[in-house]
Amino acid sequence: MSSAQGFLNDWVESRVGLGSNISNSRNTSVSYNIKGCWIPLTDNGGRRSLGSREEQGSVRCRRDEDRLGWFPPHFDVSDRMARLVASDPVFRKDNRAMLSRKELFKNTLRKAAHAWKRIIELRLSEEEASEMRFYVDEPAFTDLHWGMFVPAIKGQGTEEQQQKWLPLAYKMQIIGCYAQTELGHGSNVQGLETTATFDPESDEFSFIWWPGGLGKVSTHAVVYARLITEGQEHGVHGFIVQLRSLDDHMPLPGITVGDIGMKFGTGAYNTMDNGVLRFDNVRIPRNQMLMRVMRVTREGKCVQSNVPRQLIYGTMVYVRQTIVSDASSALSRAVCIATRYSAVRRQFGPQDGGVETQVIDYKTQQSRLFPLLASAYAFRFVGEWLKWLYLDVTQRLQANDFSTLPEAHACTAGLKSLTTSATADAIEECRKLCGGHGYLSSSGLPELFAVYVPACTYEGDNVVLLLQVARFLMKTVSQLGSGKKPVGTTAYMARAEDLLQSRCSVQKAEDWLKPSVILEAFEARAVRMCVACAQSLSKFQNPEEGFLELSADLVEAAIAHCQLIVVSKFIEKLQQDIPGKGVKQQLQILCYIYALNLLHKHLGDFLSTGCITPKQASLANDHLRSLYSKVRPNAIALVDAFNYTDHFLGSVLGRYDGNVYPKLYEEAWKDPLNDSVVPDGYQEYIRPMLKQQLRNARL
Ligand SMILES: CCCCC/C=C\C/C=C\C/C=C\CCC(=O)SCCNC(=O)CCNC(=O)[C@H](O)C(C)(C)COP(=O)(O)OP(=O)(O)OC[C@H]1O[C@@H](n2cnc3c(N)ncnc32)[C@H](O)[C@@H]1OP(=O)(O)O
Ligand SMILES: Cc1cc2nc3c(=O)[nH]c(=O)nc-3n(C[C@H](O)[C@H](O)[C@H](O)COP(=O)(O)OP(=O)(O)OC[C@H]3O[C@@H](n4cnc5c(N)ncnc54)[C@H](O)[C@@H]3O)c2cc1C
Repeated sequence: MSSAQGFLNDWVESRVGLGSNISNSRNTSVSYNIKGCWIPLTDNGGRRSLGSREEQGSVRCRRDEDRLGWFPPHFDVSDRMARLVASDPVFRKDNRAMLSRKELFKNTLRKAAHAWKRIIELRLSEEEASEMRFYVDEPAFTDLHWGMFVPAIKGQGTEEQQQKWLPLAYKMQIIGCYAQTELGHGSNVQGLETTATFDPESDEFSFIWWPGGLGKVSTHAVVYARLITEGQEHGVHGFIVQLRSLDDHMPLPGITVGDIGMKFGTGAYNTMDNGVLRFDNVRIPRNQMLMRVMRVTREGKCVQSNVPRQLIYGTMVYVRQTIVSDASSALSRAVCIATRYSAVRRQFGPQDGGVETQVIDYKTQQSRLFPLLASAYAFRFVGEWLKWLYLDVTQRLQANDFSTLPEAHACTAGLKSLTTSATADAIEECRKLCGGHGYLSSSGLPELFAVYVPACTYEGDNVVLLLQVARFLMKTVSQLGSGKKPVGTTAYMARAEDLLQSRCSVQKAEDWLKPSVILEAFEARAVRMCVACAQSLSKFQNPEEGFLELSADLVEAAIAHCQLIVVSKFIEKLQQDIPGKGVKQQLQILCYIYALNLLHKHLGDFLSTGCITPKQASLANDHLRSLYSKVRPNAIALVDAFNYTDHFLGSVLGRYDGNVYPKLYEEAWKDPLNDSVVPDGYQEYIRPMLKQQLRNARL
């Protein structure tokens, strides 16, 4: 689709509307009461100094054969949109850290409005528009509108509801958010206190708290509340609620709404108006309950449809899946900065006074940096696979096949948890890898960390999500004896008996180069940890008590299972055809680094479960060291392959041309403190102090 009109129409076509009352004050009456990635390998092994512009041409050779063929159309779109954003002054972001909250927020509104104008003017497709928002690189209400409000209506609304609401949302004639979390309940969705009822009676208050886009912008929200009809509870459901007037943006009667205040970091996520919301006797039409899962009749009777009620959580499954791909983007960005800077930075070196050593050549730097580079690629591949899994489960749901839903939930929950935790840690590690300059705002890393780190919490606290995976795994193990064959990502558990006995065959370091050997070690570790948990659980009379008592071990078992998924998807990817001379070999090296570094970090698991011996662990470590030497020559090319513009990276240390020091100096002078040579406050505070000391000295 290339025309804006066509694009909007296409969305509408490709998809897919009696009084009720909402309140989260419980003293209400009536109805619903709502309470392309490419790797140009370099001959000189990426040892360019990153110091001269002349080198750009040679490194950035964009030959078709050098490009990885994972999703070529995406690469072109992504490249075009990155450059479009980078060249537009409205999307400037280098001044963010200096802006007050109000200025920051208004600037975000300006950017969002400008982006929408450009999307219409340039008749961008859905994919192009989404890429454009990605490269604008600023959390905004639009993330929630497109990322959660629209998917919630698509996933949980009936055909009729979709026809009514989606055209308005697609044209941004209404702006929506996803209002689920309360002040007192986030993880525990079943425990929400907001109710939607025909006949409410209690008088406690609860507030919705956190939703992005809610505080100042959204006109509508999908609000999650416990449905009560005829005095009976029917679980949590989504309700479309208008919050603000479409004429003057004032909150509608019964609605109190505002921003929840500054968050972590100075610029960072403070571009987003996370909000607080209180309902008091708010009435909404009955047909604004999203009714794909359950319908409420005019008489207030509930009619269950044939889809499982877990579909109410479907928006979270969708977003968790996108968060995994986003983890790869955030991680590759940090790694790109740290790798380029590590090639520029020199410390110590020859005693004879020759040039100092590039810090990237230190083995310690490599052993910290290259596993992160490998993880960026690993998360990209597993993100692609997860996208496929999500599409697959969506198609099955349409055909009333709900069999893969539990696995989709476990995979999205587990991989969201694994990849966001690893990425948040990795961004901080990249900051340290850049030494003191990494702590400067102009390195781009502090803001990246502050914006990224809530991903470990939103869309499900990472530990709570791993416990969900553990439940799924314990269920799978308990069914092994019943003849029910595990499928998908748990298929390896069908070989549990063998895996519990197996002995790793590695005798020399190179034996670790066999994918089957690596896979078996990871499978054996995961199965042994799961079975051990299941055995411990079986000793408890009350399984829920046992689950609570053993939860730390269960989380470890879930991590082992999720790491196995990432390793196996990386290995699977390498079985495909990968164009570009030498590209596959480089990816193979990264794959081994990813797996063997995990093995090294979680050695306790592998040794205590007897999957490998101490000797084999030591051979793996020897091998890992040799792999770092193989990555080193292409490290710069491997990060250039992410194809990030300097605008998007937003980092003086990660500049493409490597011109770091002059630019750091230039940036320093831009700080408002340097506007005057003598600072404000000198007369009031510094001078009197100095004079005082002078007087004292004279005395
Ligand atoms: C296009 C670009 C888009 C970009 C993305 C856009 C935005 C993203 C960017 C930024 C994000 C910003 C903000 C984030 C927004 C939010 O944070 S929204 C709020 C999200 N809320 C949560 O994350 C709440 C977390 N809690 C839960 O998910 C669940 O309550 C729980 C922790 C999973 C607990 O579930 P449980 O207590 O088991 O619940 P329940 O008893 O209801 O479950 C019964 C069975 O259902 C299974 N299940 C649970 N969840 C799901 C699911 N999602 N899908 C399928 N199945 C699910 C559960 O395992 C139980 O199964 P059994 O077989 O019966 O055991
Ligand atoms: C930046 C940001 C944006 C957000 N955007 C939105 C939004 O748009 N819409 C929305 O509805 N919500 C939003 N949220 C809310 C978010 O989804 C919740 O904060 C999240 O689901 C975590 O829930 P919680 O805050 O209740 O954490 P809690 O559950 O209170 O977690 C606190 C601690 O308790 C632990 N814990 C909790 N339960 C268990 C358990 N059963 N077993 C073991 N440990 C446990 C956790 O591991 C954690 O360490 C946002 C949050 C943030 C930070």
